[in-house]
Amino acid sequence: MVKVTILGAGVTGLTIASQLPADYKVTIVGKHFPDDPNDFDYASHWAGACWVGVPKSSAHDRKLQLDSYAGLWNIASEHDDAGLRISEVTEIMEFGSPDDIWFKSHIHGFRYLRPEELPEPATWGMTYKSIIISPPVFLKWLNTRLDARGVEFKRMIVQDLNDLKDLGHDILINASGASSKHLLGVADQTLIPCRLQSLVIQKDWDKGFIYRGKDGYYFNIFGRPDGTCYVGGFKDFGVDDRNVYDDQRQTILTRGHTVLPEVITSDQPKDHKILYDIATSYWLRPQEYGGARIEMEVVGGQKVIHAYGQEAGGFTYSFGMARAAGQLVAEYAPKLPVSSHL
Ligand SMILES: Cc1cc2nc3c(=O)[nH]c(=O)nc-3n(C[C@H](O)[C@H](O)[C@H](O)COP(=O)(O)OP(=O)(O)OC[C@H]3O[C@@H](n4cnc5c(N)ncnc54)[C@H](O)[C@@H]3O)c2cc1C
Repeated sequence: MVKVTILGAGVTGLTIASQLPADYKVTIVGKHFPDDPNDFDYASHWAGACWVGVPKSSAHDRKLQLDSYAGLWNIASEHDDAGLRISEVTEIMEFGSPDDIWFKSHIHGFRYLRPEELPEPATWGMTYKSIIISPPVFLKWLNTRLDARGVEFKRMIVQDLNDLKDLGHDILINASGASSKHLLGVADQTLIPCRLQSLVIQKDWDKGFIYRGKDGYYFNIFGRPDGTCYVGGFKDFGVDDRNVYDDQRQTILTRGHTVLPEVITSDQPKDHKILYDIATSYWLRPQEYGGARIEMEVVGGQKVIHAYGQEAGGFTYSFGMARAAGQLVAEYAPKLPVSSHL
């Protein structure tokens, strides 16, 4: 039997497990699992989350994003309990070019906004159907289904990919997210953090909205299927500061109340039921260093498939990375000794 170990039980590791053949022996190893209390080192718990296409992506990253869009879309269409919902998302822009939107003919319900739909001083905008996710619900849903399929979950903290050798797998998949920066055997110094300060409020709303202004003016809100809204406003590349700043919280609400007053009806924190208020980071590999890393490497004698560094985030790339990892496993499995297939 082909044995695969996946290091990481975030959205990357869980979706990869979902794409491996049912007759493989799959073990997911990690420090954090979906049922655990929230921890800042488990990025998947904190995500918005929405599929948001990245305008200037390489052909490689475009495919990963589109495969993920299709995977998330299918689950949202077929499973009411998965924590996903197909939603209308609107993006308003004060910079950039509509010509950079390579995904416009690949996703559902896309159109550019008409000039009369744009608030001042926006120069262009677009609306399309995307998938908005309640991460805690989706992660648990994946966990339960994998468990039912016989995937084994093993809690373990590793310092080095070599620590996993004794598990006796044929292939190891590294889906350790931010840890790939320091984990021995990977130590990818091209990874950079993206700090996000955001709030989650109790509010039923079924759309998504992003405003990208000049000089770093940013606001986003995703109405999640669990009756909460993720509200963000600070996105700092290269920064990993986990302090929550009162002035940033206030700015997020002021921006929201300015650009979307029908939803953010007040700029005062006391007028919202704030469930949590955080600043945390996820780590990505910039496009100039190759973008999302999905490739095979032999590390200390182990056949390792790396799967990390997704730019817009692990949900936007989830099933794309998972499919690509599954294809690498399928390419490699026939080369394994005959005994691996018994
Ligand atoms: C506030 C916020 C909002 C976001 N919004 C979005 C969004 O709207 N859309 C989107 O696509 N993305 C979004 N993201 C990004 C997204 O959350 C991450 O890209 C994604 O969750 C990364 O998933 P992952 O599975 O690769 O890593 P993680 O979720 O961090 O999981 C890593 C796994 O590896 C395990 N692990 C790591 N190191 C070790 C070790 N040494 N030993 C044992 N186990 C280890 C961990 O325990 C965990 O199980 C957002 C992120 C944040 C912080």
